[in-house]
Amino acid sequence: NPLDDPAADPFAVARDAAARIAELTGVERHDLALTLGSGWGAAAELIGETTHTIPAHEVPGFSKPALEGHVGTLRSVALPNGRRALVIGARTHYYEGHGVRRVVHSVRTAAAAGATTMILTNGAGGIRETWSAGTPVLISDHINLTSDSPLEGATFIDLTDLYSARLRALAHEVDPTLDEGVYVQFRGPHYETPAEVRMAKAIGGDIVGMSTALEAIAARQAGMEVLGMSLITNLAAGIQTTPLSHDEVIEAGRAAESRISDLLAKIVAA
Ligand SMILES: Nc1nc2[nH]c(I)nc2c(=O)[nH]1
Repeated sequence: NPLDDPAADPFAVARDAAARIAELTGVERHDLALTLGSGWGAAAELIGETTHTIPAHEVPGFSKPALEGHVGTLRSVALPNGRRALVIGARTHYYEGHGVRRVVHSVRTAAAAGATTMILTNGAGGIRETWSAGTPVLISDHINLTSDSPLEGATFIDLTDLYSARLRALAHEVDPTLDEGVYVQFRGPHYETPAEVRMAKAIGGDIVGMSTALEAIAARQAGMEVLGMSLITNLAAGIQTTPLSHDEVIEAGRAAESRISDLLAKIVAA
């Protein structure tokens, strides 16, 4: 992977990736991009017509996903309002240990492809007891506990309003019942201990996950407007008093799929 060379310019690799996507799809410019996290996969079909599906490893800087048989894809989707969306189904997680450049490459590629809006979705643990499994939550801000950053050198980027108040207001118009919360990115891949969940709560967190914060910072560096949404698939460790069954989590995610996909389709069409 070209990004594994420390001397590589990550922005040049992103430009190469965007050029390859344009070549493979015949679409010169994608207006917005979505990264679909666990539970959000069905949304791509609902937001518009997928005209091209590219195996991600055919695009510079993307790699074969860690999970065998789980081919990461990039999709070009024609939206009803005439705009084009790039749907990224090939997220690299920080815990894979390939470095932060690989984690944020998809965002930089989307920006190089012309996208001015970045929608980041994920599956996450909830700290608020009122959020049952399957609840979608808007991300209002984040706490980055990775001790890392996609920014290199003296690039001081303002992160005020990183999770666009305008896009959150638009999401609220679509679904006024949506809650908001502060997302805490842990390095993972282990889940938090109950003590770490209590710490996350004490420092102002509402959601715990292993993605999104680093991608959002890179999106802001690229000048994109960001909307982040978490699907609460489980209550974080120690919050749920009864043992959580994996089947319940899967079932909750599936039950929520149509609601969150419909929500995303309406937000994208707005
Ligand atoms: N850190 C963290 N990440 C998650 N992803 C999912 I799905 N659930 C969790 C969780 O409880 N904690």
